[in-house]
Amino acid sequence: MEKVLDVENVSISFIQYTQGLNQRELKVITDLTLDVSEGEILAVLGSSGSGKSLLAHAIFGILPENANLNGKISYKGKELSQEDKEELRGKEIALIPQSVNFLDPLMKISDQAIGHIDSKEEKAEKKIKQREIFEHYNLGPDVDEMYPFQLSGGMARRVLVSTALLSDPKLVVADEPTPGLDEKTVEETLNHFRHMKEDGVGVLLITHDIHAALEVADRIGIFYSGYVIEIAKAEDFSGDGENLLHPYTKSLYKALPANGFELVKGHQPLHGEIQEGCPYYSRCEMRFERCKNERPQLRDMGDKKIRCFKYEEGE
Ligand SMILES: Nc1ncnc2c1ncn2[C@@H]1O[C@H](COP(=O)(O)OP(=O)(O)OP(=O)(O)O)[C@@H](O)[C@H]1O
Ligand code: NI
Repeated sequence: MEKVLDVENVSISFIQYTQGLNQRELKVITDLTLDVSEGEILAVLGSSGSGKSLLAHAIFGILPENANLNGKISYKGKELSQEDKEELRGKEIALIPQSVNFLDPLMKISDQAIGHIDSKEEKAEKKIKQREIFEHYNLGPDVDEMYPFQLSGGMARRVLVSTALLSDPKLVVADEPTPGLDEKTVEETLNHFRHMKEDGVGVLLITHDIHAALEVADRIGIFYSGYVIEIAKAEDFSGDGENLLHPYTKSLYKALPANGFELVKGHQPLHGEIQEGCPYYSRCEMRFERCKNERPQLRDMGDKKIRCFKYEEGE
């Protein structure tokens, strides 16, 4: 299967001005590596404020002005420049944004889904397609004429999903698509992703909902303190979790209600708090001397990835 997204060693940081002219770098994402293939759902699981939306925005070239982006983002093997991102977005690469605020409040739903098209014939064709997809997502013709404020939460999510699919994307990045939705709407939303996968679309599902991730994803990337610490297979989250590698991933799994809420003590270091060493050092039960001062790299282990010295040869 061809890779539709390759994120290699991406870091995102902000310059913060402290007292006077003093500045410091706030690193939100460090050295992030992941990939998504055609017909695959990769979930990225991270807590609130961990940089999930920034990752999505980096892929689309819509980071805030004051953000520094380093590393490489490729689509189908070709590294994307800012111009490439602008060219591809809303076409081969589609974003399902976290917030309904991405919709233009002053524009009718159908008009913004279709976007600006000069040619009359093309516009008419697109309109037919828009109606088909909207219909498929249970959005009747009356919705076309509505403004965003008239939509219910569930309808708004469906508008965002159908608008993303209108351009036949090969890669869909969904930023936190399920929070605040009732169970039925969550299930519906997850089904949309299953259908995209069947159609060969690669999906990057960004979420803090581990249940949603486990229900649809093929692989799951775990964020900790701005680092990806493991990319596991969804099926590894089963049994005693014995196939999970990183101690943090194991503890996350154990904390699932079905496994009796065994939470790990401590907190995730905030951005920029970790000076050196492993970001999980202070909480880790398996740590050894080396972990204190040296930072493990994300390494391939079969078809998984792990950032932990325990899994390095000779340890
Ligand atoms: N324009 C900005 N200037 C400075 N710092 C920023 C800016 N935008 C984001 N940040 C920092 O980046 C962090 C991550 O933001 P982001 O929105 O990506 O988090 P998230 O994982 O999507 O959170 P949530 O789960 O709440 O959506 C924020 O906590 C904030 O500290
Ligand atoms: Ni977010």
